[in-house]
Amino acid sequence: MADFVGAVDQGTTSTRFMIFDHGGNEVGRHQLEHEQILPQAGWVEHNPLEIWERTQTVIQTAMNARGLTASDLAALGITNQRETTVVWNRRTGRPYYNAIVWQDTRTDRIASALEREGKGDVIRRKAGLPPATYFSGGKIRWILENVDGVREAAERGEAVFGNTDTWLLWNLTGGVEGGVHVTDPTNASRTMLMNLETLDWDDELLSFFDIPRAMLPRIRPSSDPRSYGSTVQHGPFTGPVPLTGDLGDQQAATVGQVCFAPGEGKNTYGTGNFMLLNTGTEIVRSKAGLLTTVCYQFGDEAAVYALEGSIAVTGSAVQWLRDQLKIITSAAQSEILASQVEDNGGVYFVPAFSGLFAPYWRSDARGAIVGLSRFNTDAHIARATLESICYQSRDVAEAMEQDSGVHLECLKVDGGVTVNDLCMQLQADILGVPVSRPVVAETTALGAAYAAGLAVGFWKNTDELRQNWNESRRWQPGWSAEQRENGYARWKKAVQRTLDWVDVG
Ligand SMILES: Nc1ncnc2c1ncn2[C@@H]1O[C@H](COP(=O)(O)OP(=O)(O)O)[C@@H](O)[C@H]1O
Ligand SMILES: O=P(O)(O)OC[C@H](O)CO
Repeated sequence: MADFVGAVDQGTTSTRFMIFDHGGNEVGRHQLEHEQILPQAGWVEHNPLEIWERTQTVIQTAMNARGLTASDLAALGITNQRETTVVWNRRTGRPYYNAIVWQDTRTDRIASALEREGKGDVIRRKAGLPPATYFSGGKIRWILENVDGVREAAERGEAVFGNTDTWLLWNLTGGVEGGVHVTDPTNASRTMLMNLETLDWDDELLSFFDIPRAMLPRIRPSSDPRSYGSTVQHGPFTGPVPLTGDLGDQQAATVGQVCFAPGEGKNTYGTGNFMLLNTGTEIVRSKAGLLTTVCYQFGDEAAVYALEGSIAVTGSAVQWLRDQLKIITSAAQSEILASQVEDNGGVYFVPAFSGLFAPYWRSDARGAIVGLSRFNTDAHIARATLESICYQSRDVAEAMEQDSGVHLECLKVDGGVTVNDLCMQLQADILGVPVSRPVVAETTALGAAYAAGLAVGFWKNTDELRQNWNESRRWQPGWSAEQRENGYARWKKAVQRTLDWVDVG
Protein backbone atom coordinates (compact mmCIF):
# COMPACT_ATOMS: atom_id res chain seq x y z
CA MET A 1 0.00 0.00 0.00
CA ALA A 2 1.07 3.60 -0.64
CA ASP A 3 2.78 5.36 2.29
CA PHE A 4 0.66 8.50 2.62
CA VAL A 5 -2.86 9.92 2.75
CA GLY A 6 -3.72 13.39 1.42
CA ALA A 7 -6.35 15.87 2.62
CA VAL A 8 -7.78 19.05 1.12
CA ASP A 9 -8.94 21.54 3.79
CA GLN A 10 -11.08 24.15 2.04
CA GLY A 11 -11.47 26.79 4.79
CA THR A 12 -13.09 30.22 5.01
CA THR A 13 -9.87 32.17 4.54
CA SER A 14 -7.67 29.67 2.74
CA THR A 15 -7.38 26.28 1.10
CA ARG A 16 -4.63 23.90 2.14
CA PHE A 17 -3.47 20.51 1.01
CA MET A 18 -1.72 18.31 3.56
CA ILE A 19 -0.02 14.94 3.33
CA PHE A 20 0.20 12.61 6.36
CA ASP A 21 2.07 9.39 7.11
CA HIS A 22 0.79 6.41 9.08
CA GLY A 23 1.75 8.03 12.40
CA GLY A 24 -0.47 11.02 11.56
CA ASN A 25 2.64 13.17 11.07
CA GLU A 26 2.60 15.94 8.50
CA VAL A 27 4.98 15.25 5.62
CA GLY A 28 3.96 18.05 3.27
CA ARG A 29 1.62 21.00 2.85
CA HIS A 30 0.80 24.04 0.81
CA GLN A 31 -1.77 26.74 1.51
CA LEU A 32 -3.27 29.69 -0.39
CA GLU A 33 -5.76 32.35 0.66
CA HIS A 34 -8.67 33.41 -1.56
CA GLU A 35 -10.48 36.71 -1.89
CA GLN A 36 -13.15 37.69 0.66
CA ILE A 37 -15.77 39.47 -1.46
CA LEU A 38 -17.81 41.94 0.63
CA PRO A 39 -20.35 43.56 -1.75
CA GLN A 40 -22.35 45.26 1.00
CA ALA A 41 -22.75 45.27 4.78
CA GLY A 42 -23.51 41.76 6.00
CA TRP A 43 -22.75 40.05 2.66
CA VAL A 44 -19.76 37.70 2.33
CA GLU A 45 -18.96 35.81 -0.88
CA HIS A 46 -16.21 33.66 -2.39
CA ASN A 47 -15.49 32.92 -6.04
CA PRO A 48 -15.93 29.13 -6.50
CA LEU A 49 -13.71 29.09 -9.59
CA GLU A 50 -10.92 30.77 -7.63
CA ILE A 51 -11.32 28.16 -4.89
CA TRP A 52 -11.07 25.32 -7.43
CA GLU A 53 -8.02 26.92 -9.06
CA ARG A 54 -6.33 27.40 -5.64
CA THR A 55 -7.15 23.81 -4.69
CA GLN A 56 -5.36 22.51 -7.78
CA THR A 57 -2.34 24.71 -7.11
CA VAL A 58 -1.96 23.72 -3.45
CA ILE A 59 -2.19 20.03 -4.34
CA GLN A 60 0.35 20.28 -7.16
CA THR A 61 2.77 22.42 -5.13
CA ALA A 62 2.74 20.16 -2.05
CA MET A 63 3.05 16.97 -4.12
CA ASN A 64 5.89 18.37 -6.26
CA ALA A 65 7.78 19.71 -3.23
CA ARG A 66 7.95 16.13 -1.86
CA GLY A 67 8.46 14.54 -5.29
CA LEU A 68 5.26 12.51 -4.85
CA THR A 69 2.86 11.22 -7.50
CA ALA A 70 -0.74 9.97 -7.32
CA SER A 71 0.40 6.41 -6.62
CA ASP A 72 2.08 7.54 -3.36
CA LEU A 73 -1.33 8.36 -1.90
CA ALA A 74 -3.47 5.52 -0.55
CA ALA A 75 -6.50 7.81 -0.37
CA LEU A 76 -7.65 11.41 -0.41
CA GLY A 77 -10.03 13.13 2.02
CA ILE A 78 -11.87 16.44 1.73
CA THR A 79 -12.90 18.77 4.50
CA ASN A 80 -14.50 22.16 4.11
CA GLN A 81 -15.99 25.33 5.51
CA ARG A 82 -19.55 24.20 6.08
CA GLU A 83 -22.83 25.84 4.96
CA THR A 84 -21.15 28.01 2.29
CA THR A 85 -23.35 27.56 -0.76
CA VAL A 86 -22.39 27.05 -4.41
CA VAL A 87 -24.96 26.60 -7.19
CA TRP A 88 -23.53 25.74 -10.61
CA ASN A 89 -24.49 24.41 -14.02
CA ARG A 90 -23.46 20.77 -14.38
CA ARG A 91 -23.25 21.05 -18.20
CA THR A 92 -20.95 24.07 -18.32
CA GLY A 93 -19.27 23.83 -14.90
CA ARG A 94 -19.97 27.56 -14.38
CA PRO A 95 -21.35 28.81 -11.05
CA TYR A 96 -24.56 30.84 -11.36
CA TYR A 97 -23.47 33.12 -8.54
CA ASN A 98 -20.58 33.55 -6.12
CA ALA A 99 -20.52 31.16 -3.17
CA ILE A 100 -22.61 32.68 -0.36
CA VAL A 101 -20.50 32.24 2.76
CA TRP A 102 -21.74 30.94 6.13
CA GLN A 103 -21.14 34.36 7.74
CA ASP A 104 -23.40 36.14 5.22
CA THR A 105 -26.58 37.59 6.78
CA ARG A 106 -28.59 38.53 3.64
CA THR A 107 -31.14 35.79 4.39
CA ASP A 108 -32.24 37.17 7.77
CA ARG A 109 -35.74 37.86 6.44
CA ILE A 110 -36.04 34.30 5.14
CA ALA A 111 -34.98 32.99 8.58
CA SER A 112 -37.32 35.24 10.55
CA ALA A 113 -40.27 34.45 8.22
CA LEU A 114 -39.78 30.72 8.93
CA GLU A 115 -40.04 31.42 12.65
CA ARG A 116 -43.08 33.69 12.17
CA GLU A 117 -44.85 31.05 10.08
CA GLY A 118 -44.40 28.51 12.89
CA LYS A 119 -41.93 26.34 10.94
CA GLY A 120 -39.06 26.91 13.38
CA ASP A 121 -39.95 24.03 15.68
CA VAL A 122 -40.19 21.56 12.82
CA ILE A 123 -36.75 22.63 11.60
CA ARG A 124 -35.33 22.32 15.13
CA ARG A 125 -36.86 18.87 15.58
CA LYS A 126 -36.00 17.41 12.17
CA ALA A 127 -32.73 19.16 11.33
CA GLY A 128 -31.45 19.96 14.85
CA LEU A 129 -30.94 23.62 13.86
CA PRO A 130 -32.69 26.90 14.61
CA PRO A 131 -33.78 28.89 11.53
CA ALA A 132 -30.80 31.21 11.00
CA THR A 133 -28.88 32.94 8.23
CA TYR A 134 -25.92 30.64 9.01
CA PHE A 135 -27.21 27.51 7.23
CA SER A 136 -27.39 26.62 3.52
CA GLY A 137 -31.17 26.30 3.00
CA GLY A 138 -31.88 30.04 3.01
CA LYS A 139 -28.83 30.72 0.84
CA ILE A 140 -30.00 28.26 -1.83
CA ARG A 141 -33.44 29.84 -1.75
CA TRP A 142 -31.94 33.30 -2.14
CA ILE A 143 -30.06 32.20 -5.28
CA LEU A 144 -33.19 30.52 -6.70
CA GLU A 145 -35.16 33.72 -6.14
CA ASN A 146 -32.59 36.28 -7.21
CA VAL A 147 -30.59 34.84 -10.10
CA ASP A 148 -32.33 34.61 -13.47
CA GLY A 149 -32.99 31.18 -14.90
CA VAL A 150 -31.70 29.16 -11.94
CA ARG A 151 -35.06 27.85 -10.75
CA GLU A 152 -35.99 26.38 -14.15
CA ALA A 153 -32.50 24.91 -14.53
CA ALA A 154 -32.73 23.44 -11.02
CA GLU A 155 -36.04 21.76 -11.81
CA ARG A 156 -34.41 20.19 -14.90
CA GLY A 157 -31.55 18.96 -12.68
CA GLU A 158 -29.06 21.17 -14.54
CA ALA A 159 -28.43 23.71 -11.77
CA VAL A 160 -27.01 21.83 -8.81
CA PHE A 161 -26.15 22.74 -5.25
CA GLY A 162 -23.17 21.84 -3.14
CA ASN A 163 -21.15 23.08 -0.23
CA THR A 164 -17.48 23.47 -1.12
CA ASP A 165 -16.82 19.76 -0.44
CA THR A 166 -19.33 18.82 -3.15
CA TRP A 167 -18.03 21.48 -5.54
CA LEU A 168 -14.44 20.22 -5.22
CA LEU A 169 -15.40 16.52 -5.29
CA TRP A 170 -17.35 17.13 -8.51
CA ASN A 171 -14.41 18.94 -10.11
CA LEU A 172 -11.79 16.44 -8.89
CA THR A 173 -13.79 13.53 -10.33
CA GLY A 174 -14.13 15.01 -13.81
CA GLY A 175 -16.53 17.97 -13.58
CA VAL A 176 -18.60 18.31 -16.77
CA GLU A 177 -17.26 14.92 -17.89
CA GLY A 178 -19.14 12.88 -15.32
CA GLY A 179 -18.12 14.43 -11.99
CA VAL A 180 -19.64 12.79 -8.91
CA HIS A 181 -22.33 14.92 -7.18
CA VAL A 182 -22.15 13.83 -3.57
CA THR A 183 -21.79 14.99 0.03
CA ASP A 184 -21.70 13.43 3.49
CA PRO A 185 -24.10 13.66 6.47
CA THR A 186 -21.92 16.10 8.42
CA ASN A 187 -22.19 18.67 5.66
CA ALA A 188 -25.81 17.84 4.84
CA SER A 189 -26.72 18.31 8.51
CA ARG A 190 -25.84 22.03 8.14
CA THR A 191 -28.37 22.81 5.43
CA MET A 192 -31.69 22.76 7.41
CA LEU A 193 -32.81 20.28 4.71
CA MET A 194 -31.60 16.93 6.08
CA ASN A 195 -33.53 14.86 8.58
CA LEU A 196 -31.16 13.81 11.38
CA GLU A 197 -32.91 10.47 11.84
CA THR A 198 -33.12 9.30 8.22
CA LEU A 199 -29.89 11.02 7.10
CA ASP A 200 -31.73 11.94 3.90
CA TRP A 201 -33.21 15.11 2.43
CA ASP A 202 -36.63 15.71 3.98
CA ASP A 203 -39.58 16.62 1.72
CA GLU A 204 -41.25 18.82 4.33
CA LEU A 205 -38.05 20.78 4.94
CA LEU A 206 -37.47 21.11 1.18
CA SER A 207 -41.00 22.50 0.84
CA PHE A 208 -40.32 25.17 3.51
CA PHE A 209 -37.54 26.53 1.30
CA ASP A 210 -39.13 25.62 -2.06
CA ILE A 211 -35.98 23.79 -3.15
CA PRO A 212 -36.22 21.10 -5.89
CA ARG A 213 -34.74 17.78 -4.71
CA ALA A 214 -33.11 17.32 -8.16
CA MET A 215 -30.49 19.95 -7.36
CA LEU A 216 -29.20 18.22 -4.20
CA PRO A 217 -26.24 15.83 -3.99
CA ARG A 218 -26.48 12.21 -2.82
CA ILE A 219 -25.62 11.84 0.87
CA ARG A 220 -23.05 9.10 1.48
CA PRO A 221 -21.07 8.07 4.61
CA SER A 222 -18.19 10.34 5.64
CA SER A 223 -15.74 7.45 5.24
CA ASP A 224 -16.65 5.27 2.28
CA PRO A 225 -14.51 3.27 -0.18
CA ARG A 226 -17.07 3.41 -2.99
CA SER A 227 -19.24 6.51 -3.27
CA TYR A 228 -16.87 9.36 -4.01
CA GLY A 229 -14.97 7.91 -7.00
CA SER A 230 -11.36 8.76 -7.83
CA THR A 231 -9.49 11.79 -9.06
CA VAL A 232 -9.19 12.00 -12.84
CA GLN A 233 -6.04 12.18 -14.91
CA HIS A 234 -6.49 15.71 -16.23
CA GLY A 235 -6.89 17.14 -12.70
CA PRO A 236 -4.14 18.17 -10.28
CA PHE A 237 -3.05 14.56 -9.63
CA THR A 238 -2.36 13.24 -13.17
CA GLY A 239 -3.67 9.89 -12.00
CA PRO A 240 -6.35 8.22 -9.94
CA VAL A 241 -6.38 8.66 -6.17
CA PRO A 242 -9.36 7.10 -4.35
CA LEU A 243 -11.54 9.81 -2.81
CA THR A 244 -12.84 8.08 0.29
CA GLY A 245 -13.39 10.70 3.01
CA ASP A 246 -15.60 13.80 3.30
CA LEU A 247 -16.31 15.72 6.53
CA GLY A 248 -17.32 19.27 7.41
CA ASP A 249 -14.27 20.97 8.91
CA GLN A 250 -15.44 21.11 12.52
CA GLN A 251 -16.46 17.48 12.51
CA ALA A 252 -13.10 16.66 10.87
CA ALA A 253 -11.30 18.44 13.72
CA THR A 254 -13.32 16.36 16.20
CA VAL A 255 -12.11 13.22 14.41
CA GLY A 256 -8.54 14.60 14.22
CA GLN A 257 -8.69 15.13 18.01
CA VAL A 258 -9.79 11.46 18.28
CA CYS A 259 -13.01 12.33 20.13
CA PHE A 260 -14.57 8.96 19.37
CA ALA A 261 -16.33 8.31 22.68
CA PRO A 262 -19.49 9.99 23.94
CA GLY A 263 -18.53 12.87 26.25
CA GLU A 264 -15.29 13.66 24.36
CA GLY A 265 -15.08 17.03 22.65
CA LYS A 266 -12.90 19.82 21.30
CA ASN A 267 -12.91 23.56 20.64
CA THR A 268 -11.45 24.88 17.35
CA TYR A 269 -10.30 28.51 17.21
CA GLY A 270 -10.22 29.81 13.62
CA THR A 271 -12.20 32.56 11.87
CA GLY A 272 -14.96 31.56 14.30
CA ASN A 273 -14.98 29.03 17.14
CA PHE A 274 -16.71 25.69 17.13
CA MET A 275 -17.02 23.48 20.19
CA LEU A 276 -18.27 19.95 19.49
CA LEU A 277 -19.15 17.24 21.99
CA ASN A 278 -19.58 13.65 20.80
CA THR A 279 -22.96 12.32 22.01
CA GLY A 280 -22.60 8.85 20.42
CA THR A 281 -25.43 7.38 18.39
CA GLU A 282 -27.95 9.33 20.45
CA ILE A 283 -29.53 12.48 19.01
CA VAL A 284 -29.44 14.95 21.90
CA ARG A 285 -31.77 17.91 21.37
CA SER A 286 -30.46 21.10 22.86
CA LYS A 287 -32.47 23.17 25.29
CA ALA A 288 -29.62 25.60 25.81
CA GLY A 289 -29.06 27.06 22.34
CA LEU A 290 -26.67 24.51 20.84
CA LEU A 291 -26.98 22.73 17.51
CA THR A 292 -27.46 19.01 17.04
CA THR A 293 -25.31 17.86 14.18
CA VAL A 294 -23.87 14.70 12.65
CA CYS A 295 -20.34 14.15 13.96
CA TYR A 296 -19.38 11.43 11.45
CA GLN A 297 -20.65 8.30 9.78
CA PHE A 298 -17.98 5.70 9.05
CA GLY A 299 -18.90 3.10 6.40
CA ASP A 300 -21.88 0.93 7.35
CA GLU A 301 -21.73 1.90 11.03
CA ALA A 302 -24.48 3.97 12.64
CA ALA A 303 -24.00 7.72 12.49
CA VAL A 304 -22.45 9.40 15.53
CA TYR A 305 -23.96 12.74 16.56
CA ALA A 306 -22.64 15.81 18.35
CA LEU A 307 -23.79 18.90 20.16
CA GLU A 308 -22.18 22.00 18.71
CA GLY A 309 -21.65 25.53 19.96
CA SER A 310 -20.87 27.68 16.90
CA ILE A 311 -19.42 31.17 17.44
CA ALA A 312 -19.28 33.39 14.36
CA VAL A 313 -16.47 35.81 15.26
CA THR A 314 -13.31 34.91 17.19
CA GLY A 315 -10.07 34.91 15.13
CA SER A 316 -11.78 37.29 12.72
CA ALA A 317 -12.08 39.83 15.58
CA VAL A 318 -8.27 39.75 15.71
CA GLN A 319 -8.22 40.33 11.94
CA TRP A 320 -10.54 43.29 12.53
CA LEU A 321 -8.02 44.83 14.96
CA ARG A 322 -5.40 44.40 12.23
CA ASP A 323 -7.32 45.37 9.08
CA GLN A 324 -9.98 47.84 10.21
CA LEU A 325 -8.81 49.40 13.49
CA LYS A 326 -5.14 49.00 12.43
CA ILE A 327 -3.92 48.87 16.05
CA ILE A 328 -1.79 45.80 15.22
CA THR A 329 0.02 44.81 12.04
CA SER A 330 -0.21 41.02 12.44
CA ALA A 331 -2.47 38.61 14.31
CA ALA A 332 0.52 37.56 16.45
CA GLN A 333 0.92 41.17 17.61
CA SER A 334 -2.41 40.95 19.43
CA GLU A 335 -0.61 38.92 22.09
CA ILE A 336 2.23 41.44 22.47
CA LEU A 337 -0.16 44.39 22.71
CA ALA A 338 -2.56 42.65 25.12
CA SER A 339 0.38 41.63 27.34
CA GLN A 340 1.24 45.30 27.95
CA VAL A 341 -1.62 45.50 30.46
CA GLU A 342 -2.35 43.31 33.47
CA ASP A 343 -6.08 43.04 32.82
CA ASN A 344 -8.83 44.37 30.57
CA GLY A 345 -9.11 47.68 32.47
CA GLY A 346 -12.89 47.22 32.66
CA VAL A 347 -13.31 46.89 28.87
CA TYR A 348 -15.50 44.17 27.32
CA PHE A 349 -15.79 43.64 23.57
CA VAL A 350 -18.68 41.60 22.17
CA PRO A 351 -17.83 41.07 18.46
CA ALA A 352 -21.40 40.43 17.29
CA PHE A 353 -20.54 41.42 13.71
CA SER A 354 -22.90 38.78 12.22
CA GLY A 355 -25.36 38.91 15.10
CA LEU A 356 -24.73 36.35 17.84
CA PHE A 357 -24.65 32.63 17.14
CA ALA A 358 -24.70 30.00 19.92
CA PRO A 359 -26.09 30.00 22.48
CA TYR A 360 -28.01 33.24 21.79
CA TRP A 361 -29.04 33.04 18.09
CA ARG A 362 -29.77 36.75 17.87
CA SER A 363 -29.43 38.16 14.36
CA ASP A 364 -30.54 41.55 15.74
CA ALA A 365 -27.32 41.92 17.78
CA ARG A 366 -24.34 43.99 16.61
CA GLY A 367 -20.86 44.45 18.05
CA ALA A 368 -20.13 46.67 21.04
CA ILE A 369 -17.13 47.73 23.10
CA VAL A 370 -18.37 48.68 26.57
CA GLY A 371 -16.87 49.84 29.86
CA LEU A 372 -14.56 52.40 28.26
CA SER A 373 -13.06 55.22 30.30
CA ARG A 374 -10.37 57.73 29.43
CA PHE A 375 -7.80 55.51 31.13
CA ASN A 376 -8.17 52.79 28.49
CA THR A 377 -5.72 52.20 25.65
CA ASP A 378 -5.45 50.06 22.54
CA ALA A 379 -3.82 47.41 24.76
CA HIS A 380 -7.07 47.05 26.76
CA ILE A 381 -9.00 46.67 23.52
CA ALA A 382 -6.59 43.97 22.33
CA ARG A 383 -6.94 42.18 25.66
CA ALA A 384 -10.73 42.49 25.58
CA THR A 385 -10.64 40.97 22.07
CA LEU A 386 -8.71 37.91 23.26
CA GLU A 387 -11.02 37.66 26.27
CA SER A 388 -14.07 37.83 24.00
CA ILE A 389 -12.86 34.64 22.29
CA CYS A 390 -12.65 32.96 25.70
CA TYR A 391 -15.91 34.33 27.15
CA GLN A 392 -17.85 33.26 24.05
CA SER A 393 -16.31 29.80 24.49
CA ARG A 394 -17.41 29.79 28.14
CA ASP A 395 -20.97 30.63 27.02
CA VAL A 396 -21.07 27.52 24.82
CA ALA A 397 -19.24 25.35 27.37
CA GLU A 398 -21.92 26.22 29.96
CA ALA A 399 -24.67 25.37 27.46
CA MET A 400 -22.88 22.09 26.66
CA GLU A 401 -22.81 21.11 30.31
CA GLN A 402 -26.47 22.01 30.72
CA ASP A 403 -27.55 19.93 27.71
CA SER A 404 -25.33 16.90 28.15
CA GLY A 405 -24.72 16.77 31.89
CA VAL A 406 -21.03 16.21 31.01
CA HIS A 407 -18.72 18.28 33.19
CA LEU A 408 -15.70 19.50 31.29
CA GLU A 409 -12.47 18.21 32.90
CA CYS A 410 -10.09 19.56 30.29
CA LEU A 411 -10.64 21.41 26.99
CA LYS A 412 -8.88 20.03 23.90
CA VAL A 413 -8.12 22.91 21.54
CA ASP A 414 -6.81 23.47 18.02
CA GLY A 415 -6.88 26.06 15.20
CA GLY A 416 -4.98 29.20 14.22
CA VAL A 417 -5.63 31.22 17.40
CA THR A 418 -4.19 28.52 19.69
CA VAL A 419 -0.63 29.67 18.93
CA ASN A 420 -1.54 32.68 21.11
CA ASP A 421 -0.28 31.67 24.58
CA LEU A 422 -1.95 34.57 26.36
CA CYS A 423 -5.31 33.73 24.79
CA MET A 424 -5.02 30.08 25.81
CA GLN A 425 -4.00 31.08 29.36
CA LEU A 426 -7.03 33.40 29.51
CA GLN A 427 -9.18 30.52 28.28
CA ALA A 428 -8.03 28.31 31.18
CA ASP A 429 -8.56 31.23 33.61
CA ILE A 430 -12.05 32.06 32.31
CA LEU A 431 -13.24 28.44 32.12
CA GLY A 432 -11.54 27.24 35.28
CA VAL A 433 -10.33 24.02 33.63
CA PRO A 434 -7.03 23.08 31.94
CA VAL A 435 -6.65 23.67 28.20
CA SER A 436 -4.68 21.14 26.12
CA ARG A 437 -3.27 21.44 22.60
CA PRO A 438 -2.04 18.41 20.59
CA VAL A 439 1.29 18.08 18.76
CA VAL A 440 -0.44 17.98 15.37
CA ALA A 441 -2.33 21.27 15.44
CA GLU A 442 -3.79 20.71 11.94
CA THR A 443 -6.52 18.49 13.31
CA THR A 444 -9.01 19.44 10.59
CA ALA A 445 -6.95 18.14 7.69
CA LEU A 446 -5.83 15.20 9.84
CA GLY A 447 -9.46 14.24 10.54
CA ALA A 448 -10.28 14.21 6.82
CA ALA A 449 -7.18 12.10 6.19
CA TYR A 450 -8.29 9.70 8.94
CA ALA A 451 -11.77 9.35 7.39
CA ALA A 452 -10.22 8.64 3.97
CA GLY A 453 -7.55 6.30 5.34
CA LEU A 454 -9.99 4.24 7.44
CA ALA A 455 -12.06 3.54 4.32
CA VAL A 456 -9.15 1.88 2.49
CA GLY A 457 -7.59 0.10 5.48
CA PHE A 458 -4.58 2.48 5.71
CA TRP A 459 -5.60 2.71 9.39
CA LYS A 460 -7.37 -0.34 10.83
CA ASN A 461 -9.69 1.31 13.32
CA THR A 462 -10.21 4.29 15.60
CA ASP A 463 -8.12 2.66 18.40
CA GLU A 464 -5.13 2.86 16.09
CA LEU A 465 -5.83 6.55 15.50
CA ARG A 466 -5.93 7.24 19.25
CA GLN A 467 -2.27 6.15 19.46
CA ASN A 468 -1.34 9.08 17.21
CA TRP A 469 -2.66 11.79 19.60
CA ASN A 470 -0.05 13.45 21.82
CA GLU A 471 -0.22 16.61 23.92
CA SER A 472 2.19 19.44 23.12
CA ARG A 473 1.09 22.09 25.63
CA ARG A 474 -1.25 22.48 28.63
CA TRP A 475 -2.42 25.70 30.33
CA GLN A 476 -3.63 25.56 33.95
CA PRO A 477 -6.28 27.96 35.31
CA GLY A 478 -4.81 30.75 37.40
CA TRP A 479 -7.67 33.07 38.40
CA SER A 480 -9.48 32.79 41.71
CA ALA A 481 -13.11 31.64 41.58
CA GLU A 482 -14.19 35.17 42.54
CA GLN A 483 -12.22 36.80 39.72
CA ARG A 484 -13.61 34.27 37.27
CA GLU A 485 -17.24 34.76 38.26
CA ASN A 486 -17.00 38.57 38.44
CA GLY A 487 -15.50 38.69 34.97
CA TYR A 488 -18.15 36.38 33.58
CA ALA A 489 -20.99 38.39 35.14
CA ARG A 490 -19.61 41.54 33.43
CA TRP A 491 -19.37 39.69 30.14
CA LYS A 492 -23.03 38.63 30.35
CA LYS A 493 -23.97 42.24 31.02
CA ALA A 494 -21.98 43.37 27.98
CA VAL A 495 -23.79 40.80 25.80
CA GLN A 496 -27.13 42.31 26.84
CA ARG A 497 -25.97 45.69 25.51
CA THR A 498 -25.59 44.28 21.96
CA LEU A 499 -29.11 42.84 21.61
CA ASP A 500 -32.03 44.33 19.68
CA TRP A 501 -29.77 46.70 17.76
CA VAL A 502 -30.85 46.11 14.14
CA ASP A 503 -34.32 45.56 12.80
CA VAL A 504 -34.44 42.18 11.06
CA GLY A 505 -38.11 42.28 10.17
N1 LIG B 1 -1.13 34.68 17.09
C1 LIG B 1 -2.44 34.82 16.91
N2 LIG B 1 -3.22 35.38 17.86
C2 LIG B 1 -4.56 35.51 17.69
N3 LIG B 1 -5.21 35.10 16.58
C3 LIG B 1 -4.48 34.54 15.60
C4 LIG B 1 -3.07 34.37 15.71
N4 LIG B 1 -2.63 33.79 14.55
C5 LIG B 1 -3.72 33.60 13.78
N5 LIG B 1 -4.84 34.06 14.40
C6 LIG B 1 -6.22 34.04 13.88
O1 LIG B 1 -6.50 32.72 13.47
C7 LIG B 1 -7.41 32.74 12.38
C8 LIG B 1 -6.96 31.74 11.33
O2 LIG B 1 -6.98 30.47 11.88
P1 LIG B 1 -7.28 29.18 10.96
O3 LIG B 1 -7.37 28.02 11.88
O4 LIG B 1 -6.29 29.14 9.86
O5 LIG B 1 -8.71 29.63 10.44
P2 LIG B 1 -9.71 29.12 9.31
O6 LIG B 1 -9.59 27.62 9.28
O7 LIG B 1 -11.02 29.62 9.82
O8 LIG B 1 -9.32 29.76 8.01
C9 LIG B 1 -7.45 34.15 11.84
O9 LIG B 1 -8.72 34.70 12.09
C10 LIG B 1 -6.37 34.91 12.64
O10 LIG B 1 -6.77 36.21 12.99
O1 LIG C 1 -13.36 27.60 7.67
P1 LIG C 1 -13.45 27.68 9.15
O2 LIG C 1 -12.39 26.90 9.84
O3 LIG C 1 -13.58 29.08 9.61
O4 LIG C 1 -14.82 26.93 9.58
C1 LIG C 1 -16.03 27.45 9.22
C2 LIG C 1 -17.15 26.57 9.72
O5 LIG C 1 -17.21 25.33 9.11
C3 LIG C 1 -18.46 27.29 9.57
O6 LIG C 1 -19.51 26.50 10.07
